[in-house]
Amino acid sequence: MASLAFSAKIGRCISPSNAMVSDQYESKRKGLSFGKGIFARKNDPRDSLVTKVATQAPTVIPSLEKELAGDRNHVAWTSVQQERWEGELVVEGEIPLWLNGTYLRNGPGLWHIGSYNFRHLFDGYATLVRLHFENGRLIAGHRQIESEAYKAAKNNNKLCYREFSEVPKLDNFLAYIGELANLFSGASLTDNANTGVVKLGDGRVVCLTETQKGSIIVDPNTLDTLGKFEYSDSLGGLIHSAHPIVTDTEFLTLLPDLLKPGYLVVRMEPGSNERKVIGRVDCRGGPAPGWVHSFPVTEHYVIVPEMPLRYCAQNLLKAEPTPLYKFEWHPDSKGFMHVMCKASGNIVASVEVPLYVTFHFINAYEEKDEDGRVTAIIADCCEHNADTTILERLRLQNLRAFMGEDVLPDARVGRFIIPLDGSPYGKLEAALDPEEHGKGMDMCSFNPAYLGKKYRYAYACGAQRPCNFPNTLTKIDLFEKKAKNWYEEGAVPSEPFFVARPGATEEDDGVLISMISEKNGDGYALLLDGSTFEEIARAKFPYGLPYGLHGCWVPKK
Ligand SMILES: CC1=C[C@H](O/C=C(C)\C=C\C2=C(C)CCCC2(C)C)OC1=O
Ligand SMILES: CC(/C=C/C=O)=C\C=C/O
Ligand SMILES: [Fe+2]
Repeated sequence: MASLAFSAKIGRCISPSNAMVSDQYESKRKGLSFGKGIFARKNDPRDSLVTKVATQAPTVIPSLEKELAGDRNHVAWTSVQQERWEGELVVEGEIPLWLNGTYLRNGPGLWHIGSYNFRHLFDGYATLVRLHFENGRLIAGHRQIESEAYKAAKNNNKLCYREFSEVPKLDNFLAYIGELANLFSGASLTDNANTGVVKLGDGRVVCLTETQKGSIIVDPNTLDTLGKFEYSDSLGGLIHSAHPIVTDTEFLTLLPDLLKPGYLVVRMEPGSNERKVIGRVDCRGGPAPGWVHSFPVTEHYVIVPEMPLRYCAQNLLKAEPTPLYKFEWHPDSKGFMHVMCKASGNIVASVEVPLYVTFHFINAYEEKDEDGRVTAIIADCCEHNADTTILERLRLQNLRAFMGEDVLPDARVGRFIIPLDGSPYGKLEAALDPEEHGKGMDMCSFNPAYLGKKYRYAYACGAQRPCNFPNTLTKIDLFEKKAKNWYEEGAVPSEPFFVARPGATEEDDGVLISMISEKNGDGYALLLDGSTFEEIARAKFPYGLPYGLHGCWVPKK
């Protein structure tokens, strides 16, 4: 693979430390394992193909072999092969000269310990990928986040903390009792910050997951793990939304209360580690709060979703995963949307809405009448037609078993309309015909200058069917109700992330950054023009990229 050797060579030139990481990469290519524990996978059946992919030109796999293999070895669902790498990538096309800064993408990139394979996409140890753009050049790299959970797994060659679907094996009944105590104190919960990464207003870069203890500060240049982000308040609780709303002036998040079902809406200022309570929402139904993976805001309001997919304390205690993991589906408990005034903490609307399932809210805004009075809140999300099976589809064995069947459950841009006139019901409808994006929809972004404001464009992953996972990049025009899709056969693209051109006046004037895991085992960074949605540049990594979740942009100072 010419570009592989070339890129690795360039990699060595960048800084002295690269020689070490690139050499590690060379050893891996030659079939030698390095490190210990996690990386010493002598009998892993995936090794042969992974090594083949890493060492040989990307040859076409003979069709019978391919048919038998399905997507078992798709690099998107294969653990990253080395702990870290850094190097300059060769760019095809042109990176705009205004694009100066660093894109970071976090995600669960390592799904095994020794020969033990994890079950679920969300279980993997965090892999942070970096694309540093400078004057048309691109320096890339990745590094595992040194969470306690990751380090313990590496040192003990076994799972030591509770991950999304994985629970450490206990030796005896006494250990089980101890484990119950650990669970209530949060000691056994993971700090594997594998979901997202945000840049706070004060410049600190924090990787996040659903557990509060999994808030980890990293250096965006070296990807070093700098330490835990410790919340200095005494709000307590173990979990939070994995997607806070972060701007230069604030950090807003939701803390679900599992004991007295509800949510605290909290705010933290730049430079501070102390969250302050804006207000509290009591749940309207069900035994526990709905899962709040994310939530939206408008200019003046925080929108608190109460999804009928609710946290489940019993499932938390179970050793074996239940069909919905830490959650339970309670259609009888109904779905609600609450609207809290950011300034006062008062709840200005709390409406019942049709049942819904979403991981990701896109954006929200205030709808005004001709006199400028706010009449309703519009909140958009990637909505899975009130069907929870997407959680099951994200099991690694399902992701790896793709044989051409169309098994990705349908999803749409769900648009909530929440009236502010005191009526008890809100609406939920598709913002555009889901056929426009192949009835697949998740992993969304938009121009952050439009946060909480009326906006026209959303970017996300859609579906070119048949597929088992969102496999297109799609630009959604919410005014025209149209989508434009980018697709490459067999490719698994990660969330398209919008970066605006400095000085832009048009909402879609900027670029989308995505990272692509290819079916031949390779991977590349991709830039699409925000306006035309055409490719403007791509740059191949010297190794295939595992799938990753969410990213952030750290502009050049
Ligand atoms: C993505 C992604 C990662 C993430 O999950 C990670 C964990 C460890 C979540 C754990 C839990 C819940 C989901 C619910 C309640 C308890 C707790 C164990 C903290 O979720 C994602 O979506
Ligand atoms: C990958 C995903 C959700 C990720 C959560 O952070 C959903 C994919 C399919 O709809
Ligand atoms: Fe997410």
